[in-house]
Amino acid sequence: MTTVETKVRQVQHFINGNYEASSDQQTFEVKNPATQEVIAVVSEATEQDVEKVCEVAREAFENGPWRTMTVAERCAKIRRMAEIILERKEEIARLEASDVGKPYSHAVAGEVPRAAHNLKFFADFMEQQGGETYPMEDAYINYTRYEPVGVAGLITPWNAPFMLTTWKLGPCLAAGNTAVIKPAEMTPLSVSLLGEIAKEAGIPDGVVNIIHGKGSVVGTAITKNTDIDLISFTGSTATGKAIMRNGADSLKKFAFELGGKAANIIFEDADLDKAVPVSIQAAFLNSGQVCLAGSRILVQRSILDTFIEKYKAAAEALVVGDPQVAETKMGPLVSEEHFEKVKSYLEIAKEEGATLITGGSTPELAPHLKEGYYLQPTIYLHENPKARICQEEIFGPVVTIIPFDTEEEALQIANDTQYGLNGVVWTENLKRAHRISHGVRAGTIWVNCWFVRDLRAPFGGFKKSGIGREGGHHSLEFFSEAKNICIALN
Ligand SMILES: NC(=O)C1=CN([C@@H]2O[C@H](COP(=O)(O)OP(=O)(O)OC[C@H]3O[C@@H](n4cnc5c(N)ncnc54)[C@H](O)[C@@H]3O)[C@@H](O)[C@H]2O)C=CC1
Ligand SMILES: O=C(O)/C=C/C=C(\O)C(=O)O
Repeated sequence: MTTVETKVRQVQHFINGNYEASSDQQTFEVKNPATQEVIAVVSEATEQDVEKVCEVAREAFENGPWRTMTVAERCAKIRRMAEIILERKEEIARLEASDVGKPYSHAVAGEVPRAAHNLKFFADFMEQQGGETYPMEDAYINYTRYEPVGVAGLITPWNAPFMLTTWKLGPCLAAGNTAVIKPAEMTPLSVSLLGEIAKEAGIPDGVVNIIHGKGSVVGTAITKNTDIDLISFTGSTATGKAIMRNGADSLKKFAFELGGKAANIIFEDADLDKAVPVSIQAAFLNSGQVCLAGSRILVQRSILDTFIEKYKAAAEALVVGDPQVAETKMGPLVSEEHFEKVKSYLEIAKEEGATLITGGSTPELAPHLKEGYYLQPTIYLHENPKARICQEEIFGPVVTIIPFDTEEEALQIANDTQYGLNGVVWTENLKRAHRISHGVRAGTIWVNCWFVRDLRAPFGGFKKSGIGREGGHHSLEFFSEAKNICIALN
C-alpha cells in the first residue's frame, strides 16, 4: 500500500505577501522521484518577474518597518515562524518526502524540527548580540553597531530544501534584511510554504519573497540584479563559480557552501560497533545526496576484511523503498537526470577496475515504485585514491573503500582532493584523534561521530567546498554591516 501523495499542487511565487503566477503564465511540472507521478505545477518566472520581486524586497528594506523595528519584536516574529513550522511538521515532511524522495521518518524527526530550530536559534542568538567598544584614553570612544546589509538572494539546493533555506533565512531576517528566496526548481514545494508561514507569523509583506524557475534564468537574474546586495548559496561548486562571475559587476557579498568528498578515516583501534552504523548513515543518508557524505572510507589495512564484512552486511540490511513508509531508510535519487549521472559512475568504476563489494543495480521494489529512480546502496573497494570515483562528488548511494597502512598515508589520501568541507575520524587514541583532526584540511572534523551540529559553530568549507562560514556569529556577520562610531569626549 502506498501513501504517496496523488494531488497535483499549484505552486506560485510569493511576492509582497501574496502568491501570484508568472507574468507570462508559464509553468513547469515537478515529479515524485519514487513514482514519476506529477505532483506539482509550478510558476516559472521570467526575468521581468525577477526584477519585480527584487524591487519589492528593496522597497520593503528601504521603507518598510522591518529593519527599524526593535530586535525583540523582529525576533518574536521569527520565533513564531519556528512554532508554525513545528505545528505543520507532518505536512512539510510529507511534501519533502514526495518532492525529494527522502524518507518521511527522517524529514519529520530530523530535518523539519531542525528547520524550526534554525529560525529560533538565530532569533535567540541575535537578541544576545553586543558590540565592541574601544576607548582612546579619555579623548574618544569607539563603539560598533551591526546593521542589516539590505536585500539578500538566498539560492538553495534540492537535497534538503526546507532545512537549508531556513538555515539562511534565520540569520538573514534576524539581522534585519529582506529576502528573495530561489528554491531549486526540482524541489520547490516545501519552501513555497515559507511565504504563508511568514505572513501568519506577522512578518511584514515584502520581507520574505520566493521566486521559482530555472537556475540558469532565475538564479542568474537574481545574481546580476543590482537590488540584491548579497548572495548566500548552497549547491554545486560549478554553480558557485557561475554565481561569483555573474555577481562580480554589482560587487555583491557571497557566502558559498559547495560540494564535498569527505574522507571517513577508520583506524585499526576504532570501535567498529559505532563506526560501522554511523559510516552507513554517512554514506547513504538521503541516498548519499548530502554534501557532508563520508563518501571515501579510508580503512587501515589490518582491519580491512573485518570492516568490509560488517559494512557490507549493514548496507545490505538497509530498507530501500517508498519514502512515505515508516520502515524505509533509503528512497530514490531526486530526478532522472541525477539518476543517470550517478549510474554513469558505475560504468566509470568498472572501467577504472574498482571491485564491487555490493549493490550496483536497481533494488527489488513494490510495483508502484517500478518507475522510481532507485539504486541499491553500492560499495566499491579501490586501491587508487586518484580514481575518478575517489575524487568526484557522485552525490548518490555510492561509496568507495580505500585501504591505507600508516597515519601519514591516511592524511595524504584524505587531503588529496579539491574539496574540504568535512572529515570523519574513528580512533580510540586521543592524541591521534587530535593529530588527524589538525592534519585534515576541511572546515569540520567529526571524531567518532558524524553530522552532529551545534549551530553556534562555524560551518563551511576549505578549498573548493566554499567561501566563508555560516553558523552563530559567522552568519550574523555575513548578513550585517559593521559600523564604527567614534565620539569625541572633550
Ligand atoms: N548541498 C550541496 O553541496 C549540493 C551539491 N550538489 C552537487 O551539484 C551537482 C549538480 O546539482 P544541481 O542541481 O545542478 O545543483 P546546482 O548547484 O546547479 O543547484 C543549486 C541551486 O542553484 C541554482 N542555480 C543553478 N544554476 C545557477 C546559476 N547559474 N546562477 C544562480 N543559481 C543557479 C539552482 O536552481 C538551485 O536553486 C550534484 O550532482 C551534486 O554533486 C547539488 C545540490 C546540493
Ligand atoms: O547542517 C547544516 O547546516 C548543513 C547541512 C548540509 C547539507 O545537508 C547538505 O548540503 O547536504
